[in-house]
Amino acid sequence: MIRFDSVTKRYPDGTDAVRDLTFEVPRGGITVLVGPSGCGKTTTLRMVNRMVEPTSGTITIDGQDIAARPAAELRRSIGYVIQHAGLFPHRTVLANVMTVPRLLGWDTARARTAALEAVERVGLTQEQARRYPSQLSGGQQQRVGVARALASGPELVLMDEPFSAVDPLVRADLQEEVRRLQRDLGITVVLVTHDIDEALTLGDTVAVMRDGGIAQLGTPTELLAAPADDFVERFVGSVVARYERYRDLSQAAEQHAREVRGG
Ligand SMILES: Nc1ncnc2c1ncn2[C@@H]1O[C@H](COP(=O)(O)OP(=O)(O)OP(=O)(O)O)[C@@H](O)[C@H]1O
Repeated sequence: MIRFDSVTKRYPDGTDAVRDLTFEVPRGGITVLVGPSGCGKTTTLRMVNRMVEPTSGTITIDGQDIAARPAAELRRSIGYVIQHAGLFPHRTVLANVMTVPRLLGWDTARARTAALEAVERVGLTQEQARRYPSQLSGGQQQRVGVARALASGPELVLMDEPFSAVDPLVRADLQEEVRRLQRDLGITVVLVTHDIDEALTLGDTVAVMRDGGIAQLGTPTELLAAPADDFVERFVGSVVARYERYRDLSQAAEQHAREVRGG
């Protein structure tokens, strides 16, 4: 669905954030970009909705070069969820969720109906939809962020560290919710995290990034059972350590897959 072809991003100060990146994000499912701080995850994600413009190379969505589409129109067609939700504090939850439908020119009644549906879809009530963001918990605010990204029915949703700011229990709930929404709606999700555990739990496809490139792209089972090099092996190591009792990496990977499927 999304294809990066030799994409490079050099920021004006000379930082090479992404170097000659070529890879594909398949349609449907969750693709996770994971890697240490500064490896270029956010830059890669933000190039998909043209919040960041590549220095060279091409990005296509369903075969169409995104550079040929007006940036604002492209951005409205793609859901976007960020850490701390990024909600407008002086607007109610419902007004926040109505933002993109309104930008798309939907009339108030249609935008409102879509927003209420999205609010309910992420497990919030109509009463909560009338509140202001500060009157909700951090986890609930993140749910609003997800509802806002979904309200206009995009096929593609980008998520940048969406659960980093919430505690582990809430985080597990939100992960499950995103997994369920992805399946129910059949959308494509591209999610950035620095947490390898989250990547291996949520990702159908996981791209481990290093220095602006991809060290390995594969399923969680492939990464655990056959890390491409020492860097990937160290990175997935903390997860592998939990499966020490298994005789070899492929057994550990199978057990991990069973737990993820079961959970
Ligand atoms: N606007 C900018 N101007 C200059 N350099 C930037 C800019 N944004 C990011 N960078 C640099 O580009 C590199 C990649 O940054 P990016 O935010 O894409 O990485 P990341 O993997 O998402 O990191 P983190 O997990 O810390 O958010 C880093 O060295 C960063 O300092």
